[in-house]
Amino acid sequence: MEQKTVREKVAQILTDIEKDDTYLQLALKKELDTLEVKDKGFANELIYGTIKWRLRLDYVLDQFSKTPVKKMKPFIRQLMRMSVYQILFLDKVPASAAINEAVKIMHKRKMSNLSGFVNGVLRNIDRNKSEITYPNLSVYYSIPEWIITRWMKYYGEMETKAICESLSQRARVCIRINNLKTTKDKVKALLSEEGITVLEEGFLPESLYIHAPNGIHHSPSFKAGLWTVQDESAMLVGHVLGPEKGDEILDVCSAPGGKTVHLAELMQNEGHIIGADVHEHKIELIEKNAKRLGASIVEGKLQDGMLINEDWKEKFDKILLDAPCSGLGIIKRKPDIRYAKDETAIRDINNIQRKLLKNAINYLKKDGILVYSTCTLTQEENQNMVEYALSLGLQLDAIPYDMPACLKPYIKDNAYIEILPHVTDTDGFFMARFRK
Ligand SMILES: C[S@@+](CC[C@H](N)C(=O)[O-])C[C@H]1O[C@@H](n2cnc3c(N)ncnc32)[C@H](O)[C@@H]1O
Repeated sequence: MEQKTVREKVAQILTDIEKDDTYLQLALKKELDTLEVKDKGFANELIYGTIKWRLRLDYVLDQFSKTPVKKMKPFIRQLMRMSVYQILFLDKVPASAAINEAVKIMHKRKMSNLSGFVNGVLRNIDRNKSEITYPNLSVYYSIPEWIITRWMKYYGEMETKAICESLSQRARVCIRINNLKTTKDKVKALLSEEGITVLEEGFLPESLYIHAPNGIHHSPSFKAGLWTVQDESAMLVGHVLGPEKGDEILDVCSAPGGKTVHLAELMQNEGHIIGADVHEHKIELIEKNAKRLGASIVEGKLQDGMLINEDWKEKFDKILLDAPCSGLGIIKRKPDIRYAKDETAIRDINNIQRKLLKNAINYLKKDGILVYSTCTLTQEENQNMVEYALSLGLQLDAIPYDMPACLKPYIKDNAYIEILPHVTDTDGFFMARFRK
């Protein structure tokens, strides 16, 4: 039997993902493992790019095809999207290669009768691509209309454009140096020996931006727990909580433990941290992370943050509530998130956030500190949660960390901040600090 080419495999993966959203991670892992290393990068690029730019790709296809994208057969729809993605976005792939491959796949899949249609539409798009104009920001940035409408209302047009532009870029790869085991200088030297390029310093003392080739998780310095991958905004959450040696800390929504272990590093591994999560299989992830990084004060614990644990009442000096959220601040890393949520999902997730916050307050000692954070950009999940926390009797508390200059104008009441992705070229984040 003739082997499937990378493009044919990708079109099939995209078709499967469209049938079942939850398939994305699974499909990628299983199917990509069957590819040779040299093809994996290209396959990833095609899959993520086609998903990310879907709204724009569909708009362009609808301008040039008599059959609307919605009415195309699922496999052809994905093949067309994937091919237009190559034509519009991939400079290194000649459009003719993308088009010829698409036509070949049509013949191979016994759909020769439609190969003329595929060829004609794609060639026409290629010929006219510089003339295409887009009707609105939603289509141009491929971000659903309801999200753009919200952002325009809250941030105004200029800031919304800047947010969209930033979220459309490729995410930089930031690593956190593990001060429990090493120093930044030593890691820099090791990375260079391992062939990993260091690009630039971040604004935090523990952060470093690198060029990440495939498989950085196999590098000896990673395996030895000398560093971990974490967005720099996410690192700021730890500094806003400001843990101290000897603190008793609860991380209510801990998995996979990125911030939990960072707290242990900031505490020089002295004190105690419970890293809780509602999903049993994720507790293992927290523990595995803590073990690799040598954070021995971290204890993984299965606990639904919405249900009361009597043993924890007034027990903790500090609590981190890094709540499950709509994730709109991280769509450059997870391109499918933008389509997975809608207004109803925001309401539902906000109900959970409120329950988690209300419950967490029970666990805080008097005068204890609670930090609430999300990686999203919606008012309900961010600014309105500050009002809610105050209504529950918490008080705002001054952020103890000297924030980078570019972020200072965004700090409100000294106590909370929304990090817009374009300001720091990081993920979008929200963090608020309260005292009981
Ligand atoms: C934003 S993620 C946390 C990321 C984590 N803090 C880190 O930095 O690695 C939210 C987490 O909340 C967990 N979660 C969702 N509902 C929960 C609940 N009711 N109680 C506890 N954890 C919950 C999810 O399993 C998920 O791991």
